[in-house]
Amino acid sequence: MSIIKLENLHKVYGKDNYKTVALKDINLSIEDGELVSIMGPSGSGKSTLLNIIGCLDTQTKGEYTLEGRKIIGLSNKEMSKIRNTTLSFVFQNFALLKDYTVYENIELPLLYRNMKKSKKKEKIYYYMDKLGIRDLEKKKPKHISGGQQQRVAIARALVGEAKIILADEPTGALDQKTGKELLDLLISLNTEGKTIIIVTHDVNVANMTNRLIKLEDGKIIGDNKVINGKVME
Ligand SMILES: Nc1ncnc2c1ncn2[C@@H]1O[C@H](COP(=O)(O)OP(=O)(O)OP(=O)(O)O)[C@@H](O)[C@H]1O
Repeated sequence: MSIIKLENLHKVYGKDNYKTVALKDINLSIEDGELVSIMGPSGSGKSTLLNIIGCLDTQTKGEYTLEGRKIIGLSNKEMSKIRNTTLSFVFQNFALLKDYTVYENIELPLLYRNMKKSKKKEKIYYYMDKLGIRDLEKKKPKHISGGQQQRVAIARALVGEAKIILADEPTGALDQKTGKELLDLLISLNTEGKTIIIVTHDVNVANMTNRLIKLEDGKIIGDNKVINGKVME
């Protein structure tokens, strides 16, 4: 069974003279454990697609099925529950809570989980170590650099260990070394079984995934396997 299935999906913003058709007749199935990249020119619909997959927005027409469950007509509460349990977001505009320490920010997705404090701590330190931010744990966001803030946001996204990780230009604002480390981390999480979808402008990032979906003008114009860094046309 596909973990994500989109059928004849359309997304229209606005109406009448102000209408923008952002997605047209999207048909896409993603299997559990895939590592997928999405590329396309600016305005082609990548973020719209990721937002719908991430239950941050809903389609205008067509069907979205996530883990066998149809995502339409759900209440805000149900949508937010799905977002908190099934999906992790690594997005560029990473809002950290300014009055919370780095540790507390990363802890947020775990607050309402039924998990022992010691187990939470172990997970938080694990991702802090992976992202090289352990020594910042007691600092507030305004006392660390932009790149460090982004790494805190990434740790916060990953600590919930959701099944599906959605990343929108995850390496865009990072220096090359940190960007590479983040990609390696995403790939290792994929090896552990997570389904990962990365929107990127960077062909080198796409080449590290297993499947490349190309969007243009709201439509899928390519869907190819990537093997050993090569797109199979
Ligand atoms: N909230 C919105 N209201 C109206 N139109 C929107 C909205 N969000 C996106 N659009 C339009 O929908 C189309 C697809 O936008 P989207 O942001 O999904 O593209 P994208 O491929 O992610 O672009 P980029 O690479 O520049 O981020 C564009 O024409 C955009 O102007």
